[in-house]
Amino acid sequence: MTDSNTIIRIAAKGDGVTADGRHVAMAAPGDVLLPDGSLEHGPHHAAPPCRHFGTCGACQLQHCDDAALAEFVHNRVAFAAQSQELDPAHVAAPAMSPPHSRRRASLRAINGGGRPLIGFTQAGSHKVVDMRECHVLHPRLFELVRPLRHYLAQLKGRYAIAIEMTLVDQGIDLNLGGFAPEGLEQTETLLDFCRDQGLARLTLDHGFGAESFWEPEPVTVTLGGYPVAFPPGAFLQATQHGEDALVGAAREWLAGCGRVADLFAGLGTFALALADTSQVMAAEADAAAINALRLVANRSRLSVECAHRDLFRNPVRAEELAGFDGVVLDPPRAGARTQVEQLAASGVSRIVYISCNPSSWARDCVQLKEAGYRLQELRPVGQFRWSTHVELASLFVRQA
Ligand SMILES: C[S@@+](CC[C@H](N)C(=O)[O-])C[C@H]1O[C@@H](n2cnc3c(N)ncnc32)[C@H](O)[C@@H]1O
Repeated sequence: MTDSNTIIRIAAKGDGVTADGRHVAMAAPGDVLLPDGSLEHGPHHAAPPCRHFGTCGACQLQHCDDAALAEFVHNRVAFAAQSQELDPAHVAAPAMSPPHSRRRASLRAINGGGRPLIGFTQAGSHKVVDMRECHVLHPRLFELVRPLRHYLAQLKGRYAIAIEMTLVDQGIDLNLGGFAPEGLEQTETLLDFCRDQGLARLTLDHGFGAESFWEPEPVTVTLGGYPVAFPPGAFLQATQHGEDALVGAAREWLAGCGRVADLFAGLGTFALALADTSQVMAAEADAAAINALRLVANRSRLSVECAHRDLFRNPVRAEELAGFDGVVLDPPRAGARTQVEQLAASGVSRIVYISCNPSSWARDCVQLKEAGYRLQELRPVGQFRWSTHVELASLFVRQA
């Protein structure tokens, strides 16, 4: 029998929870809470690999071993399904992205008493953790931090720069928000920095949108084998591993569907992967993203029809879905309540719902269950290793 002081699970925000329901920071399943409040480490308590763990806001779970991490990701998704009685027929083992695989990141740089500090912020704060190592970032992104720190060392006074880094086909796409070089000298050293680092692109955003400062050749990301123009700030799945897991699920579950709708399509992560086997209708609210998808679809003569559409205000209606055999949707964190309402009322036989928020997903999917869809498959996905951010792929099948 489990002792009431034993940690039995990790809660959604990363605390360990004892068998009698107390929350304990930095505790892994199997640890035991001692009477003096300290922890006796159990078999799933790992030595955190990073010196910044505990202060850096990017990771909450480095004290958990791989088995405990996978269990956390599984439980988050399974509990969300359970909370709405979705009762999945099959739950797959979580697809966990490996260390050093994150291909996009939002960092921050500030002047820390005369020298630049660059890194993720602390949890719930604007304080910057000056990053000296990182176990989640792709090494190519991490390698840029040191030269960037060196470049920023010439700046005087207060600054707070929002740094967006994405690994694209040509190298690193960097956006600096809230920064513009002052004068010829800073501009020239910034150009030298871009050249020396072999940046794919540098955009600067001082409040009016990202402006290209350096882009020796057009920046692309390859999706489904097709290079798609990558608009500054566009969405890309956090790791290649995660993208492969999500796309693999969609391809497998929608195999044999003649006509498929890809809703919240972004640059076409799913549409382009499905286009060799299905006719695809892709809908997306971001004009730059859907235009980039349209361009590559036209150029490569793919059967992908693109619609620029706000699916919150103007969801694809049930009548419009007549003739579609399958739908994949991958909405933002808020979910897609009104769109799912229309899906529930449609006759579409297979719905693949990809989500980065198990709670909004479960809430939305109640509508599918009530309309006669069955949750056939559930695949938890841990793209944000060591964080509490969990994703999933799910397949709903209309019951006859
Ligand atoms: C999680 S991303 C998924 C993108 C794409 N499926 C992928 O995997 O790369 C969510 C997408 O929803 C889009 N989006 C957000 N609000 C929207 C809305 N109201 N209508 C349509 N698309 C929206 C975003 O621009 C973004 O491309």
